[in-house]
Amino acid sequence: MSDCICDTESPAARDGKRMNILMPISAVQAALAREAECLAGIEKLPLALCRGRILASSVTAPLSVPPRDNSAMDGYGLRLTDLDDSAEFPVSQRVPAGVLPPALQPGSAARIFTGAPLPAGVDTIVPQEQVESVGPDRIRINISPTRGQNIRRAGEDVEAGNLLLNEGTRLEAPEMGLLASQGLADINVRTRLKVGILTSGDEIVSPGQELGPGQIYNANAFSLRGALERLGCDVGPAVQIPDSRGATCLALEQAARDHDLIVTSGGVSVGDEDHVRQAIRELGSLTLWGVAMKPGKPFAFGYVGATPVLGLPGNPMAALLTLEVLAGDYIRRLMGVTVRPAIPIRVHAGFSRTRAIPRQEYLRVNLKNWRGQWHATLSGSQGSGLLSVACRADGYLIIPPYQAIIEGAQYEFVHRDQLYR
Ligand SMILES: Nc1nc2c(c(=O)[nH]1)N[C@H]1C(S)=C(S)[C@@H](COP(=O)(O)OP(=O)(O)OC[C@H]3O[C@@H](n4cnc5c(N)ncnc54)[C@H](O)[C@@H]3O)O[C@H]1N2
Ligand code: MOO
Repeated sequence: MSDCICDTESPAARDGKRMNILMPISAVQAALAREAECLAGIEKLPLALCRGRILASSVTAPLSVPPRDNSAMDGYGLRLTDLDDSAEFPVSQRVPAGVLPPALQPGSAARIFTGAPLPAGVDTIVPQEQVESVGPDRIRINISPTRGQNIRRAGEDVEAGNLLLNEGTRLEAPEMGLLASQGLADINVRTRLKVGILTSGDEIVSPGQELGPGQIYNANAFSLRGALERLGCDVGPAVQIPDSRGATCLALEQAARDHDLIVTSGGVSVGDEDHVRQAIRELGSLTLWGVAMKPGKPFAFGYVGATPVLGLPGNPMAALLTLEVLAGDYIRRLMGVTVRPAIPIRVHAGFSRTRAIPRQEYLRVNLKNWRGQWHATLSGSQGSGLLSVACRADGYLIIPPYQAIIEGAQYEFVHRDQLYR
């Protein structure tokens, strides 16, 4: 396998007992892209409920916006050539927004307000600050305006008949405003992808319950819910599975019946108590396992029957990062999103490290601006169990495999929010 990386840093590999073969992140993402097809249906929703939804069909503009040439300023409308004769004008009409004015009387000016349609004959708007009142309904223009100034042209925003928004667009603030500006009240959007979360491990207890000896609270059920909901998925109640093959199979089968996608956490590494990977194999197929990513190495992907399963590692930071970084675009595709690549930003490392590892690392960092350039400093210790560090980080600094970190050199940075585009 030419595109695989040997995990020579694992203790087992160092002992020469076993060598994990890890796929590069790009190969995992490409494999997931090949597997991905939209699983979401279509529903019509009132526009007010569409924030975060995905457009299910492209929209053609029914209207031109603005519908007519109109004023961009509160002021006076005139025909520019009339200024050749005199700087003084009688004010012949008053045009508020929302009326259709008569044509301009030659040699006069129209009092006009922002958004009001231009009377025929007006080709220039002079803001009121540049106009002097020289008598009742009489003004003087004290500057030399240019023809066409302060006029918003009909169709300047959108021309009727043109493509307004493409299928697969996520509807956020500007898109909602744009659809409203076209008078569209009900929109065809994708139904929300139904996702089931299964968390594994006998030590895991739900918040609100008493902790027994050796037990910890279920962080992943909530961090993964947060990420999936922010992507726009419909997340059912998380199910906690005990460490047994039978219970794991049962939970996976049930989840596959009720959901479009299953997300599991834990149980994908090599320990005797790690049953998720084997259960996926038994109930369907395990397509991918092992990625050259830190944190996140034991990421798995497969199917239970026809339902896809993202098998995320149990370590909280590894679970969240693999969902965001490896599986983000895959989930978007299942949802019907037309995937746009994250905007790459390069920043300077504000620290160095001689040790290089064979996995691509995602370091939790904060950015500081120093003399006009952005520098990344570690937000804290980088253990893959540590969520507190991620909470105070601005995002992730990406260190390619086998690279040391050189202070001042540039590396790719991805802002946390970019992962939810
Ligand atoms: N011998 C080896 N051991 C491990 C390897 C390896 O290659 N060889 N890989 C390590 C790496 S890297 C990771 S990541 C973890 C992932 O293992 P699993 O996916 O099987 O996860 P678990 O063992 O079930 O749990 C790991 C860790 O995370 C805690 N955890 C699990 N679920 C939750 C949850 N819902 N909320 C909060 N914390 C959770 C769990 O208690 C463990 O501490 O394997 C390494 N081991
Ligand atoms: O792959 Mo893991 O490095 O502990 O998250």
